[in-house]
Amino acid sequence: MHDTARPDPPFRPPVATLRRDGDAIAILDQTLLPFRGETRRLESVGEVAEAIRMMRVRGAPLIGATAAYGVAIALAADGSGNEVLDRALAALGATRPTAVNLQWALARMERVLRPLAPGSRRDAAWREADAIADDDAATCAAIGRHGLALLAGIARRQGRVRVMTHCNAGWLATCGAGTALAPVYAAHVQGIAVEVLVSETRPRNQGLLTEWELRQAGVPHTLIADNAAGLLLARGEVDVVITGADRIAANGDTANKVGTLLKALAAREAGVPFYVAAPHSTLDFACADGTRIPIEDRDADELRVVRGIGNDGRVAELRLTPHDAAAANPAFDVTPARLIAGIITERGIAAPGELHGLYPEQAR
Ligand SMILES: CSC[C@@H](O)[C@@H](O)C(=O)COP(=O)(O)O
Repeated sequence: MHDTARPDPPFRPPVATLRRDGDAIAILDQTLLPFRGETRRLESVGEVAEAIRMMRVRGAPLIGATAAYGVAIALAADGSGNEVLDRALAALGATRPTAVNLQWALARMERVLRPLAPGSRRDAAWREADAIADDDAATCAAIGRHGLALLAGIARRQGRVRVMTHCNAGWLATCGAGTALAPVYAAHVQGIAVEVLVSETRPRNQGLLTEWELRQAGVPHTLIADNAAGLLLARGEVDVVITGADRIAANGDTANKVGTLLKALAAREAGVPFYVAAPHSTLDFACADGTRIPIEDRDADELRVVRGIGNDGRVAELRLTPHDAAAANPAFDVTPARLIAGIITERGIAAPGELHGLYPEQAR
């Protein structure tokens, strides 16, 4: 049953998170999930920037791929001169600060497009954006294979594996099978008894997206309140914690959705290994350590107001506090490298301080 050498059946998300649609893109609007799965067509760079800022598309790798298409849309709509290119790169680059995949994708687009004559930029932009999306899908599959070996090892010893995760780092966050969830899907397909503890991830509740994904895939899972994680880890009800990442500094310090650090601390106290799963586009070797990672502060109304579905089946908002209740909403935190057992990448699993060895070309 635990045959990690068996080739993966191709992972097919039930719906595309992102696809080209003529000179536009179609995204799955994640602000309506898990209640409604609606596609939204984005036809201008302004609409793409809005979709990223408002988290209609979200998750570090998916944000990067979407921004790349945003550049292609700008060049198709407004002409391919330097001014249009500069404006598109600036508008998209200003949408969200923490996930480095956004800057990585824009830099890759610029590297390819800048040297070209304006007349040949348009097609090249679509080709490069497609390549970024395709590479991300392949990268997710490889992360899945490497993480599978880890989960299979645990399951061989004890017959099953209980994974805790935070936020959403599944197919909704990428163009493929996901990062943290890719090993889970790979294990499930191989018949390994894998169960996932899913923390709801206040305030934007991305854990509910994870719950929705896992339910669709038939992977056994349990939703928990964020604050229950420490208890479950201390009680020995978790074998391994795996989260995604939004930026990994040169020393291995890792930014991820706020609440990740508390899980890493509780995991260390309980003796449970804490892993991060991430592609090369999340590595930022130019950033020496976690103190240099910009942390996004989002609108405090994300705490004051909850979204849900009313009895009439409509998405509804419910105010939890008076509108002027003092609130702060840092959206990410940084887990120090010393709390991380390993980083699961598409090239293998490395200790956080040893990523340079796996990615020498990025370390230069
Ligand atoms: C696969 S991206 C890393 C995730 O774990 C995560 O932090 C994330 O989904 C990013 O958050 P979001 O703010 O929803 O874009």
